[in-house]
Amino acid sequence: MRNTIISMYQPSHLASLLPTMQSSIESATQNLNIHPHKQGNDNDNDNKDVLFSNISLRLATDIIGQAAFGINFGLSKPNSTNDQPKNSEVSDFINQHIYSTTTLKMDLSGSLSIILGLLIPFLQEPFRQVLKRIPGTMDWKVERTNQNLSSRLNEIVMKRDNEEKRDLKDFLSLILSVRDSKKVSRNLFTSDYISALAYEHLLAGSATTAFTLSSIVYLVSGHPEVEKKLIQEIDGFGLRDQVPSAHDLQHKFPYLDQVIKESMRFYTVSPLIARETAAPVEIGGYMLPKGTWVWLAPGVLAKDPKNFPESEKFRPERFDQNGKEEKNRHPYAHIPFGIGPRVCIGQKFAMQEIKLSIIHLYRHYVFQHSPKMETPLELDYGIILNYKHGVKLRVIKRNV
Ligand code: HEM
Repeated sequence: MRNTIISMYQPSHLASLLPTMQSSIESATQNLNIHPHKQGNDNDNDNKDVLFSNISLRLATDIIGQAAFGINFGLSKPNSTNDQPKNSEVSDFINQHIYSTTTLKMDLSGSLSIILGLLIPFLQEPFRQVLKRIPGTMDWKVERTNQNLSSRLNEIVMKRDNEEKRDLKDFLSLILSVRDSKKVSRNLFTSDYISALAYEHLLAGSATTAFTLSSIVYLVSGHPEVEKKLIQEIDGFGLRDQVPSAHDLQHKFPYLDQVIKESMRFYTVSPLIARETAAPVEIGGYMLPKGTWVWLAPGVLAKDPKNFPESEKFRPERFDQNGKEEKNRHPYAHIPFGIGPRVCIGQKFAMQEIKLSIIHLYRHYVFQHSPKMETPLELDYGIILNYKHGVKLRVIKRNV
């Protein structure tokens, strides 16, 4: 199964996604447009502040929507909050998804059953069953959202399943076709299972990438020396309308690479990675029997001063390939995409999307922290890291 999915993330397929990604990025960027005559006038500051984390979530959802479902949700269209996609089942579904990712934030700290489960684990499930029936509780909201999401998703899957001819460019069509080709058992690939896989893909690919994109812009805007170097590299690449190829993205932006790595180290979006031992194994002097759950914490590794001196400082140069720090570092010290046979499938996809977005953004704008934003930045620690109040930025159009 993993092999089937991996084929979607091979370099040739990724390169073919470039125009789609670029067009969503250009569309999302229009949401940043400010009137040039308003620059520099403090009375107009409100007009220049944007909730960047929402723009990036919409963008990442649109992009993965096209790769996972072959559907353009249209969330990145300028003022898309008032301009919903035509297909109502899709718009319902995606509104639920945005709601669950921003409002519910995958943060279940408000859920009584979760809090109770931490204190008295065996009472968690019975309490959840009761609380999910009481309107207004977090458990009720989560249950309702999950039900809505899965029924919307089932509709999308069923509709695609009934299509006679499927374009094999997206994930959903690909797995439906693998199932139809009888390479895998129909009993295994039930509609529910396919819906769950497609949703996992959407979730894995949107919130993570959006968070990372927002943290890069947030961190760069707080470090003018980094911003200057980054813009120099981006401007040095070529004309503003020259879209870099997949090859350019991989090889011609070494400083951007460092900025992305350092941002992902600074705010590691997937703080925990789980594994189950397949055989008895000794780790760090502890003998673990078969079937033991082992939790890896890439976010903790990323702050280890042995591998990252002055780890509390944002310093992209620490990832300079020719630098001493990079050469001396343990090869597994920085693993934001995980490691081994279950490493993130979408790593190259995400990197292509992030690089393309950053290049486009800094060709046209620079950013400052909005005074309305809290300092230091407050985070929610859930399955993935999220911003408590979003990333609010002031947008300044570049005069180039
Ligand atoms: C900055 C963006 C991203 C980060 C930081 C990230 C991080 C991760 C991490 C840490 C894992 C667990 C790896 C392990 O267990 O060793 C993972 C798994 C996964 N990711 Fe990503 N991811 C990102 C973007 C994406 C994108 C764009 C997609 C889809 C296009 C995606 C799809 C997946 C899938 C399907 C898995 C499960 C793989 C498996 O269990 O075999 N991710 N990701």
